[in-house]
Amino acid sequence: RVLPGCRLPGLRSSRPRGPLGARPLSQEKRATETHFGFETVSEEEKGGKVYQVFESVARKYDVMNDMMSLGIHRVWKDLLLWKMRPFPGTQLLDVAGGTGDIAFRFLNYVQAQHQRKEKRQLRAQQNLSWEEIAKKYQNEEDSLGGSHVMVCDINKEMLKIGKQKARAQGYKAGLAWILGDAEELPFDDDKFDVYTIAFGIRNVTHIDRALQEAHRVLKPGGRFLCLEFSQVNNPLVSRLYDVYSFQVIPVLGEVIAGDWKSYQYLVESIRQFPSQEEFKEMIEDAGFQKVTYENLTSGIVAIHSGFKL
Ligand SMILES: COc1cc(O)cc(C/C=C(\C)CC/C=C(\C)CC/C=C(\C)CC/C=C(\C)CC/C=C(\C)CC/C=C(\C)CC/C=C(\C)CC/C=C(\C)CC/C=C(\C)CCC=C(C)C)c1O
Ligand SMILES: C[S@@+](CC[C@H](N)C(=O)[O-])C[C@H]1O[C@@H](n2cnc3c(N)ncnc32)[C@H](O)[C@@H]1O
Repeated sequence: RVLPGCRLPGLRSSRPRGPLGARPLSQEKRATETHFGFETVSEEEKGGKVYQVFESVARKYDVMNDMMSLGIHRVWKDLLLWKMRPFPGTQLLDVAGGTGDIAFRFLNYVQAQHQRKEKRQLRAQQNLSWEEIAKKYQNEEDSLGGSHVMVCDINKEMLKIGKQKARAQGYKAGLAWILGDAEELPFDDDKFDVYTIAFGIRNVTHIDRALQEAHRVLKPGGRFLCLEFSQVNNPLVSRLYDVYSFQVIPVLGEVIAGDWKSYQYLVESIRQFPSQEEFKEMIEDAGFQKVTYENLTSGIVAIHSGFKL
C-alpha cells in the first residue's frame, strides 16, 4: 500500500527500515514528501500550492472548463446526477464543490422530480381550488421536497464565484456554502445521504483521510460518488489525449486565463492520480462496500461509487 496521499516511487510503507526497525533519517524526511503535478513537494507545502492554483483560476474557471472540454464536462456532471438519482429529502454534501456545478444540477434534478410528483398528485385531486394549487407552487423550500445540498470547499475565491452564480441564476433554497477541508470536514458523523466530490479528490494531500471523512459523515446506507479524471483505456484516444493535454491545455490556460502554470498542474495532476482499480481499493480501504466504477469517454474520467453499510 502506498503511503497516505503519496504515490512517489519508493515511498511505500513496506520500505526497508534501519536498525531496531526505525527508518533512517533521510527516509523519514522523504516520507513527508508528495507530488504537486510532476513536482515533488513536502506535504505541508502542497495545500498552499493547491490553494493558489484555485485562487488564481476561480474567475475564469467556468469558462475554461467549457472551452477546454468543448462542453463535455457538463455531460459528465449530468451523468453523475443521473447515477445518484436523488430521492425527495436527500441531504447531499458536495465536497470540493467549487463554483457549485454539482449543487445546481442537484437542485434542478430534485425540483423537477418534485414538480412531476406534485403534478401527479394534483391530477389525482382535481377538486382543488386555484388558490390551493398556486400555494403548492409558491413555497420554494417545498418545491425541493425537503432536499438540501451543502457545498464545502477549502477555497474562498471558488466559493465566492459559486455564490455569485447562485444569486444570478436564482438558486437560494436548499443550498448552503461552507468553507472546509475534505480531510477534516466540519460536520458531525452520520449526517448525509450522499457525498459527492467532482474533480476535487485529485487535489487533496491525503486522499485516504478525505475518504475516511466521507465515510464518517455519511449516514449508514449513504452513498459516496466521485467523478474524477482517470486512466484512458484506448491506445489511440490515449495518444490524442496526451497531445491535447500537454500541447493544448496549458496554451488555452495562458490565452484565456493568463495562467499557464495552473493548467500545467491540472494535466500533470491527472497523470499522478491512481488508476480506476487502485482508487477502487482505496475507497474500500476507507470502509466503503459494494464499490464499483464506470468509465466515461474511454476512461478519460470515471465515476466511482461506494456505500456505507
Ligand atoms: C487548475 O485545475 C483545474 C482547472 C479547471 O479549469 C478545471 C479543473 C477540473 C476539470 C473539470 C472540471 C472538467 C473540465 C475540464 C477539462 C475536460 C479539461 C481537461 C482536459 C483534458 C485533460 C483533455 C481531454 C479533454 C477532453 C476529452 C474534452 C474534449 C476535448 C476534445 C475532444 C478536444 C478537441 C480539441 C480540438 C479539436 C482542438 C485542436 C487540438 C489539437 C490540435 C491537439 C490534438 C488533439 C486532438 C486531435 C483531439 C484530442 C482528443 C482527445 C482529447 C480524445 C477525445 C476522445 C474522445 C472524445 C473519445 C481543474 O482541476
Ligand atoms: C477542479 S475544482 C472542482 C470544482 C467542482 N467540483 C466542479 O466539478 O466544477 C477542484 C476544487 O477542489 C477544491 N479543493 C482542493 N483541495 C481541497 C480540500 N482539501 N478540501 C476541500 N476542497 C478542496 C478546490 O478549492 C477547487 O474548488
